[in-house]
Order: sequence, then C-alpha cells, then structure tokens
Amino acid sequence: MGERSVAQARASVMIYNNDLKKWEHAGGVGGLSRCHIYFNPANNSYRIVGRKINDNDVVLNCGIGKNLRYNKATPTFHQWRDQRQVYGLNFQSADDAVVFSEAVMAAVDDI
Ligand SMILES: CC(=O)N[C@@H](Cc1ccccc1Cl)C(=O)N1CCC[C@]12C=C[C@@H]1CC[C@@H](C(=O)N3CCC[C@@H]4C=C[C@H]5CC[C@@H](C(=O)O)N5C(=O)[C@H]43)N1C2=O
Repeated sequence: MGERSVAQARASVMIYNNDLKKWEHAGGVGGLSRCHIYFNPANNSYRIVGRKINDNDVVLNCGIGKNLRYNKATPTFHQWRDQRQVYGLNFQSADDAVVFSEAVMAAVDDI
C-alpha cells in the first residue's frame, strides 16, 4: 500500500444530504470512526479515510485537494466539501479536532 498515516482521530462521520438538506451518519449508522489522514508517497497525495470502530466499515474515503476548504463550524464539528458532497466530523474533544485540523491544513499546504 505504501500509504502511511500522518494523523488520526476518533470522530463520528457525517455526510450532508443536499437533497433532503440534512446530515446523515456516514454508512447509515451512527457511531465512532477512526479517521486517518494517509499520505501516499507514490504520488504525493493525501486522503482522509474513516473506518467504523465497531466493524471496520469504511465510511469515509476522500482525497485532499489543494483547494480544499475546511470549516471549523464549532470547536468539535469540522466540515469540508468536495465537488460531490459535504463531509462533517463530530470529534470527541476540541483537542482531537485541533490536532486533526492542523494535519489537514498541513496536507493542503504540502500539495
Ligand atoms: C458555503 C458552504 O459550503 N457552507 C457550508 C459550510 C462550509 C463553509 C466553508 C467551507 C466548507 C463548508 Cl462545508 C455550510 O454551511 N453547510 C454545508 C452543508 C450544511 C451547511 C449548510 C446549512 C446548514 C445550516 C446549519 C449548518 C450546520 O449544519 N451546522 C451548524 C454548525 C455546526 C453544526 C454541527 C453539527 C452537525 C451535526 C448534525 C447537525 C446538528 O447539530 O443536528 N449539525 C449542524 O447543524 C451543524 N449548516 C451547514 O453547515
């Protein structure tokens, strides 16, 4: 795989349903996921991958583009969008949120 995790945090992953105008739990069921930022040295790219802690289901897998706009809506809820959808992470603590967001910003700056 060659990818290596440069940051991780536990958070509840949410996807905004643009049609229904409401947030939904990624993967359909609520619960905590372990979210990693992976760096791929083969092509110098980064992506965010979230796997449910209880069953390892991959509920988040999105690339980090150089023009990613990351919004810290609250100290524990951060969100960003790509051309397809809006993602939200409900962190367990503001500290986890800070660590993760700084790693996202560092990845964006590194692309
Ligand atoms: C220009 C742009 O793209 N703007 C985006 C944001 C953005 C800006 C810049 C760059 C990227 C992005 Cl993504 C935008 O504004 N977006 C993205 C889709 C949804 C939303 C639109 C309307 C609603 C109104 C309320 C608000 C909202 O969603 N929350 C308020 C703050 C925290 C609050 C916390 C948690 C989540 C857990 C479920 C729900 C709840 O607590 O029960 N909830 C909330 O209610 C959360 N919205 C948004 O964030």
